[in-house]
Amino acid sequence: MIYVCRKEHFNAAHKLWNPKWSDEKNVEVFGPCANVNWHGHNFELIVMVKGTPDPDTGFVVDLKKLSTIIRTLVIDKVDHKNLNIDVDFMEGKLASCENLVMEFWKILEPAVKEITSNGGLHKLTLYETPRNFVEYLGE
Ligand SMILES: Nc1nc2c(c(=O)[nH]1)N=C([C@H](O)[C@H](O)COP(=O)(O)OP(=O)(O)OP(=O)(O)O)CN2
Repeated sequence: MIYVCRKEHFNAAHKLWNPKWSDEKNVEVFGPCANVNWHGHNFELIVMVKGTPDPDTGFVVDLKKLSTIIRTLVIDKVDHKNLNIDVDFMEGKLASCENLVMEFWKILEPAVKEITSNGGLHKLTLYETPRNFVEYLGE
């Protein structure tokens, strides 16, 4: 099994805010990330695909096609957007990296399967800052 990766990036604004809580509790739990006037991040999304190389191309997945899928289905929906307001699949969800990456998986998994030789999506890694990141294997 070979693991092939593509990295994409996007910029987005958000706040960490639980509408069930008071303003005070949100600030207590989320600190500056609960700023009512929002804040932004330069996100990096790494998509890891596993499979065996197609004998005719030598590819597990064509990285050009993979990039197009990630950009069309995910990046275009979140880039230069407010994750709390503008993004349909985040409606009603707290705008954490964990919730974002799980939604990305639901969108990407079936599309990646279509273009992969004998495999599929293996892992998503989402960097919110150079030091904060989450990994998700769909479990
Ligand atoms: N489990 C999670 N914890 C936190 C999340 C998250 O999505 N999941 N998000 C945040 C904030 O949105 C943001 O990441 C915090 O940024 P910051 O603390 O500024 O991170 P830095 O790495 O830039 O900060 P340094 O402390 O300077 O390293 C918080 N928690």
